[in-house]
Amino acid sequence: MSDAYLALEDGRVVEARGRVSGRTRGELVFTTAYTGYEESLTDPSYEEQVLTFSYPLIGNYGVREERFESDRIHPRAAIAREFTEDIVEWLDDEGVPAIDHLDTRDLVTAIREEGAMKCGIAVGPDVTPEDAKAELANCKGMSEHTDIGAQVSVDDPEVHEGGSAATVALIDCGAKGSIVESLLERDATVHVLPYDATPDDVAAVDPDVLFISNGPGDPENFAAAEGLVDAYVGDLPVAGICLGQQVVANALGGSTEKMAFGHRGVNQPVRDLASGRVVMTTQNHGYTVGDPGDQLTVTQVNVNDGTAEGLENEDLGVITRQYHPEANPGPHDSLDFFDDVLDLVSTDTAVATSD
Ligand SMILES: NC(=O)CC[C@H](N)C(=O)O
Repeated sequence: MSDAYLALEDGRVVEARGRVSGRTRGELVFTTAYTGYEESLTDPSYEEQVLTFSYPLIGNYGVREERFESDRIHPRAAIAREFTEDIVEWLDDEGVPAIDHLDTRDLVTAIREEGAMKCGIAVGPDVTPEDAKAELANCKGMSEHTDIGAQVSVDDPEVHEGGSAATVALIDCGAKGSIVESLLERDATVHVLPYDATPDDVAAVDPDVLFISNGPGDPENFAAAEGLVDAYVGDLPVAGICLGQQVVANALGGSTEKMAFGHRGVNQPVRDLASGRVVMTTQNHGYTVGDPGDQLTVTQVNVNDGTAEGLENEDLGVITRQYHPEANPGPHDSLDFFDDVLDLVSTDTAVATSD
């Protein structure tokens, strides 16, 4: 008898070694990142997912709070071929079930072939395969988490005083901390507003830029953020990262769709169509902008599958990225996105109100 079971939507039940006890469920996804487990586990975009690391040894350089992207672990459970004691201690402190000593190559192959799937996990001395199956039976699909923003957003506005380069209204759909840091480093002041902020809430902070953050789940479930883009596009520059790009596209006549297994890792190649330059990027997404609509132009594409990685409308001052230009933990190739966003403020291309 094993002390850990993973029940998959394809009907299989996989035995594993239990590292942190508990029972849970979520969408089973994998990341190919070989570093950055502290950043991945604290990335709010993993809310309601079960994260499998394809790299076999996770935890080998410890756990440091200064690397965290938020104040807690977001995946509902963690899976690796082998977790170190350091990371097990952290997962245990936060009550996040964890399993190892299973064939993660096989799991990743199944997800690649069959797509991201629901799963159930049961870990502990007395668990049975039926316990994992019972969790699976209660697992919702990602798009069924219709108010997932509430699980990850700030409840009330917060301000991070930086310099006077720009005042940014960052709509927190589950923002990574390093997005705020990247803006502060460039002398901006950042107002972090709840995911369901109204146009009046945005007006109250008198921003120079409307910035929609990354976040978990189906972008179609972020109607309030979409409404903000609709309300302010043309009056303010608009920027977005990951879920932010998807929300901007949905607001401006485009559409999003679910990918088979998504992009999660730190070496996703992206080509800038104007310069031809390819950069390596950090990614974590399971949806993509299938149709950018009439108002947005695709400026960057994923080299592996051609999906939209950057969108723009120069006249309206809109610029977005599907990947994570804040580059935590990954390559720093794309940090200039934040300069480009702040340049929209100084050139003021979009601002119709000429104050
Ligand atoms: N990192 C993100 O913002 C992810 C966006 C969205 N939840 C997706 O999976 O595509």
